[in-house]
Amino acid sequence: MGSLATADVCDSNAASVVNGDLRVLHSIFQAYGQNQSFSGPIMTLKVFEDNVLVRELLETKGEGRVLIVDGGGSRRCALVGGNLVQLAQNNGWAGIVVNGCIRDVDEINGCHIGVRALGSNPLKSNKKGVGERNCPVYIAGHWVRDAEWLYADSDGIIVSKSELSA
Ligand SMILES: O=C([O-])CC(=O)C(=O)O
Repeated sequence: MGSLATADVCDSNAASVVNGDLRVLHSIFQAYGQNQSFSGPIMTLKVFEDNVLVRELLETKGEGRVLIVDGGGSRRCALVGGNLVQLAQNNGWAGIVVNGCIRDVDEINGCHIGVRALGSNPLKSNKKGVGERNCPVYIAGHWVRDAEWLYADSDGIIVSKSELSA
Protein backbone atom coordinates (compact mmCIF):
# COMPACT_ATOMS: atom_id res chain seq x y z
CA MET A 1 0.00 0.00 0.00
CA GLY A 2 0.94 3.62 -0.12
CA SER A 3 1.99 3.49 -3.75
CA LEU A 4 -0.08 6.58 -4.58
CA ALA A 5 1.79 9.83 -3.96
CA THR A 6 -0.56 12.40 -2.44
CA ALA A 7 0.95 15.20 -4.57
CA ASP A 8 0.29 13.25 -7.78
CA VAL A 9 -3.25 12.49 -6.65
CA CYS A 10 -3.90 16.20 -6.01
CA ASP A 11 -2.45 17.15 -9.42
CA SER A 12 -4.52 14.64 -11.33
CA ASN A 13 -7.77 15.20 -9.41
CA ALA A 14 -7.94 18.99 -9.25
CA ALA A 15 -11.69 19.06 -9.87
CA SER A 16 -12.30 16.69 -6.97
CA VAL A 17 -10.31 18.96 -4.66
CA VAL A 18 -12.60 21.83 -5.66
CA ASN A 19 -15.87 19.92 -5.28
CA GLY A 20 -14.81 18.28 -2.01
CA ASP A 21 -14.72 14.66 -3.15
CA LEU A 22 -11.02 14.90 -2.30
CA ARG A 23 -9.97 16.72 0.90
CA VAL A 24 -6.47 17.66 1.98
CA LEU A 25 -6.33 17.57 5.78
CA HIS A 26 -4.65 20.56 7.37
CA SER A 27 -1.03 19.79 8.30
CA ILE A 28 -1.51 19.55 12.06
CA PHE A 29 -0.19 16.00 12.50
CA GLN A 30 3.17 14.57 13.55
CA ALA A 31 4.23 11.31 11.89
CA TYR A 32 5.12 8.21 13.94
CA GLY A 33 5.75 4.57 13.11
CA GLN A 34 7.87 2.99 10.39
CA ASN A 35 5.34 3.52 7.61
CA GLN A 36 5.43 7.07 6.27
CA SER A 37 3.06 6.00 3.50
CA PHE A 38 -0.15 4.18 4.27
CA SER A 39 -3.66 4.06 2.93
CA GLY A 40 -6.95 2.25 3.26
CA PRO A 41 -10.66 2.51 3.90
CA ILE A 42 -11.47 4.58 6.95
CA MET A 43 -13.15 3.56 10.15
CA THR A 44 -14.13 6.52 12.31
CA LEU A 45 -14.30 6.77 16.06
CA LYS A 46 -15.18 9.78 18.18
CA VAL A 47 -14.08 9.82 21.82
CA PHE A 48 -12.97 12.37 24.39
CA GLU A 49 -10.05 11.60 26.71
CA ASP A 50 -11.21 7.97 26.89
CA ASN A 51 -9.64 5.15 24.86
CA VAL A 52 -11.67 2.06 25.80
CA LEU A 53 -13.36 2.02 22.37
CA VAL A 54 -10.01 2.53 20.64
CA ARG A 55 -8.76 -0.71 22.15
CA GLU A 56 -12.04 -2.47 21.37
CA LEU A 57 -11.70 -1.61 17.68
CA LEU A 58 -7.99 -2.37 17.39
CA GLU A 59 -8.67 -5.81 18.90
CA THR A 60 -10.68 -6.61 15.76
CA LYS A 61 -9.19 -7.44 12.36
CA GLY A 62 -8.18 -4.26 10.56
CA GLU A 63 -8.14 -5.76 7.07
CA GLY A 64 -6.02 -2.90 5.81
CA ARG A 65 -8.23 -0.16 7.18
CA VAL A 66 -7.16 3.13 8.74
CA LEU A 67 -8.64 4.04 12.12
CA ILE A 68 -9.38 7.72 12.58
CA VAL A 69 -9.74 8.60 16.24
CA ASP A 70 -11.29 12.01 16.72
CA GLY A 71 -10.30 12.91 20.24
CA GLY A 72 -11.64 16.46 19.88
CA GLY A 73 -8.08 17.76 19.66
CA SER A 74 -7.45 17.30 23.37
CA ARG A 75 -3.77 17.19 24.32
CA ARG A 76 -4.48 16.47 27.98
CA CYS A 77 -3.83 12.69 27.77
CA ALA A 78 -2.86 9.94 25.33
CA LEU A 79 -5.51 7.99 23.43
CA VAL A 80 -3.07 5.50 21.90
CA GLY A 81 0.09 3.91 23.28
CA GLY A 82 2.63 1.28 22.37
CA ASN A 83 0.44 -1.68 23.28
CA LEU A 84 -2.44 -0.50 21.13
CA VAL A 85 -0.20 0.20 18.16
CA GLN A 86 1.37 -3.24 18.48
CA LEU A 87 -2.14 -4.70 18.60
CA ALA A 88 -3.13 -2.72 15.51
CA GLN A 89 -0.07 -3.94 13.63
CA ASN A 90 -0.76 -7.55 14.57
CA ASN A 91 -4.40 -7.26 13.52
CA GLY A 92 -3.64 -5.83 10.09
CA TRP A 93 -4.62 -2.19 10.48
CA ALA A 94 -2.83 0.01 7.91
CA GLY A 95 -2.68 3.04 10.15
CA ILE A 96 -4.10 5.19 12.91
CA VAL A 97 -4.76 8.93 12.72
CA VAL A 98 -5.42 10.56 16.08
CA ASN A 99 -6.89 14.02 16.56
CA GLY A 100 -5.30 13.94 19.98
CA CYS A 101 -2.14 12.61 21.58
CA ILE A 102 -0.24 9.33 21.79
CA ARG A 103 2.38 7.97 24.22
CA ASP A 104 5.22 5.40 24.14
CA VAL A 105 6.61 7.22 21.10
CA ASP A 106 9.86 5.20 20.86
CA GLU A 107 7.92 1.94 20.92
CA ILE A 108 5.45 3.21 18.32
CA ASN A 109 8.27 4.40 16.07
CA GLY A 110 9.52 0.80 15.97
CA CYS A 111 6.19 -0.54 14.71
CA HIS A 112 5.54 -1.29 11.04
CA ILE A 113 2.41 0.77 10.71
CA GLY A 114 1.60 4.42 10.07
CA VAL A 115 0.57 6.63 12.98
CA ARG A 116 -0.29 10.33 12.93
CA ALA A 117 -1.19 12.38 15.99
CA LEU A 118 -1.09 15.97 17.24
CA GLY A 119 1.72 15.14 19.64
CA SER A 120 2.54 13.07 22.70
CA ASN A 121 1.52 13.08 26.35
CA PRO A 122 2.68 10.48 28.92
CA LEU A 123 -0.65 10.55 30.76
CA LYS A 124 -3.14 7.75 30.12
CA SER A 125 -6.75 8.46 29.26
CA ASN A 126 -9.94 7.71 31.16
CA LYS A 127 -11.36 4.20 30.84
CA LYS A 128 -15.10 4.76 30.86
CA GLY A 129 -15.98 3.35 27.46
CA VAL A 130 -17.77 6.42 26.15
CA GLY A 131 -17.73 7.25 22.45
CA GLU A 132 -19.30 6.78 19.06
CA ARG A 133 -18.07 4.76 16.10
CA ASN A 134 -18.72 4.95 12.36
CA CYS A 135 -19.91 8.55 12.66
CA PRO A 136 -18.82 11.58 10.61
CA VAL A 137 -15.91 13.32 12.31
CA TYR A 138 -14.61 16.85 11.80
CA ILE A 139 -10.81 16.76 11.92
CA ALA A 140 -8.03 18.94 10.57
CA GLY A 141 -10.46 21.27 8.84
CA HIS A 142 -12.67 18.74 7.08
CA TRP A 143 -15.56 16.35 7.57
CA VAL A 144 -14.45 12.74 7.20
CA ARG A 145 -16.92 9.88 6.91
CA ASP A 146 -16.70 6.22 7.73
CA ALA A 147 -15.74 4.05 4.71
CA GLU A 148 -14.11 6.93 2.80
CA TRP A 149 -10.48 6.36 1.77
CA LEU A 150 -7.37 7.86 3.37
CA TYR A 151 -3.95 8.24 1.74
CA ALA A 152 -1.00 9.43 3.80
CA ASP A 153 2.61 10.00 2.88
CA SER A 154 5.44 12.38 3.77
CA ASP A 155 3.61 15.28 2.10
CA GLY A 156 0.39 14.94 4.07
CA ILE A 157 -2.97 13.23 4.33
CA ILE A 158 -5.79 13.22 1.82
CA VAL A 159 -9.27 11.77 2.16
CA SER A 160 -11.23 10.62 -0.86
CA LYS A 161 -14.92 9.83 -1.16
CA SER A 162 -13.96 6.63 -3.02
CA GLU A 163 -10.92 4.47 -3.67
CA LEU A 164 -8.39 6.06 -6.02
CA SER A 165 -6.68 4.13 -8.77
CA ALA A 166 -2.96 4.40 -9.47
O1 LIG B 1 -3.91 1.78 27.50
C1 LIG B 1 -3.61 2.92 27.17
O2 LIG B 1 -4.03 3.93 27.74
C2 LIG B 1 -2.76 3.10 25.97
C3 LIG B 1 -1.41 2.56 26.23
O3 LIG B 1 -0.74 2.95 27.14
C4 LIG B 1 -0.90 1.55 25.31
O4 LIG B 1 -1.52 1.28 24.29
O5 LIG B 1 0.19 1.03 25.59
